[in-house]
Amino acid sequence: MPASISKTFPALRVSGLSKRFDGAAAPVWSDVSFDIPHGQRVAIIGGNGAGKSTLLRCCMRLIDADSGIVYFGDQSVTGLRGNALSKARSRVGFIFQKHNLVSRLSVLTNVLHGGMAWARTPRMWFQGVAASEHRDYALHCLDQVKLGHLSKRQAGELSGGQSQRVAIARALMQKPSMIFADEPAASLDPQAGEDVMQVFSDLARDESLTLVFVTHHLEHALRYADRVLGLQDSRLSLDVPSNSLSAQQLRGMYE
Ligand SMILES: Nc1ncnc2c1ncn2[C@@H]1O[C@H](COP(=O)(O)OP(=O)(O)OP(=O)(O)O)[C@@H](O)[C@H]1O
Repeated sequence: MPASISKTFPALRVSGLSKRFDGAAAPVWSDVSFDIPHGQRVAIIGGNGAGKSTLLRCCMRLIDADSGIVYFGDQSVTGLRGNALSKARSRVGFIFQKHNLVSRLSVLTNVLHGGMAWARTPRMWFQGVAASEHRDYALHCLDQVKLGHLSKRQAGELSGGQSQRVAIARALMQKPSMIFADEPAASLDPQAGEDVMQVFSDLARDESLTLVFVTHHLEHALRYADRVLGLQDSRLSLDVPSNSLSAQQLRGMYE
């Protein structure tokens, strides 16, 4: 199992991050810095094209920033490659708008996939899927997203909201300390979106998970985050506790 992120340091530290895409006249954002303590739920907001997804992707190291450093706990993940990067990422769960479940496989098998990063051969993979302790843990993860009763269902038969919750259970198989979610509710109907965000919120509370999510839904930022980061005019223009966010600040973010 992956080592957990050191609790002496913030769960995530972003220090002086800047990013400009090739050929773009201006940077997406510059000199972005913030620390996120363990167990905090943080929403990233901003207008279209403000660079929310780019910031999350740089934190995940799916793309590289031009300058600055990203730390998971006390470890700088900037510049890591290959196995070292995979090992650092194994402590973090990623959730995207598209859940990418394998539709012809059962819900349980999809969740089991999340814990199989160590399986280097098909034989190891099959042994892992068959191991009762892994199956028990996968069922526990499904219970955490309130879908234990659907473990035998084919993934392709699920609704969008159920699929996203299975994707969260799949991420939980890694026993992550931190989850990054890029618009996890964007393609869902309002009720399914609320259910997904409630699952995240309960997990953060019950499992002390650090949660960083990008959202277009301001009500999700206010209801499910402890803190709101806002991107505007190529910089981090807002960093406030969600319960102190004023209507004026919010309006200003989208002017
Ligand atoms: N791979 C890329 N190559 C070039 N430009 C990119 C790339 N990805 C994003 N951009 C540009 O960077 C800017 C920020 O994009 P990003 O998707 O991060 O914004 P966002 O705030 O998440 O937007 P939205 O709310 O519309 O999803 C946009 O101008 C976008 O066109």
